[in-house]
Amino acid sequence: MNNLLQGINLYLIGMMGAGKTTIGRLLALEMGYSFVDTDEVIVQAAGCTINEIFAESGEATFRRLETEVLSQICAHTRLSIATGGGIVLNQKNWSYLHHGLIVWLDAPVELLYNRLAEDKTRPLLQDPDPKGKLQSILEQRQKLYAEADLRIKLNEGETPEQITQRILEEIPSVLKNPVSADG
Ligand SMILES: Nc1ncnc2c1ncn2[C@@H]1O[C@H](COP(=O)(O)OP(=O)(O)O)[C@@H](O)[C@H]1O
Ligand SMILES: O=C(O)C1=C[C@@H](OP(=O)(O)O)[C@@H](O)[C@H](O)C1
Ligand SMILES: [Mg+2]
Repeated sequence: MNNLLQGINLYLIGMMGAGKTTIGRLLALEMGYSFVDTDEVIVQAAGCTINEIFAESGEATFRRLETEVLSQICAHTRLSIATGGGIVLNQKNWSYLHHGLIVWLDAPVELLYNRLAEDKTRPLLQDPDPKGKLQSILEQRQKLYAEADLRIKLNEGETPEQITQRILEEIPSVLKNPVSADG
């Protein structure tokens, strides 16, 4: 699997709770890539949590940090990158994402809600109606996520390992210059 993408970065996009962080880490292991999570880099750089950034500086500041972090990450190669769910909102981010292969983890709202109902780390979901909020965010972003190179539809009950294998199997079908079996 080490030569699957010939060094180009893999970017995971999709809604909160779709599993970008979980699957991104597994994909890195399988491909012999390093793993980077844009949210983790932001938290390290800012020295505070995402909740604190949203509460103290606002979403616009978070989005600026996100773009700055992405611009630095994309200068590197051999990375599996888990993005934050809102990375697709800023048009400028797409110029960075398109340096690599973009994979959309496409999960239904019900599945996202089941995973995140008790979660306190996503400021956008600290809402009296988190399921309704997920639905409206997905409606806003659906067309943007659909700009990905590869769409992976997720089903309830599929393990991270199974999803990772499915992504690895589907990647060759969207590569412009696929690597041949012997090299
Ligand atoms: N395939 C899966 N099956 C069950 N739980 C999962 C799966 N993928 C992720 N999770 C869980 O769902 C939650 C959100 O996953 P995470 O990787 O943080 O998503 P994202 O980075 O897209 O927001 C975590 O608690 C994670 O352990
Ligand atoms: O969808 C969003 O706007 C966000 C998703 C989060 O990341 P995950 O998608 O990894 O949960 C994080 O970047 C922030 O809370 C905003
Ligand atoms: Mg994440």
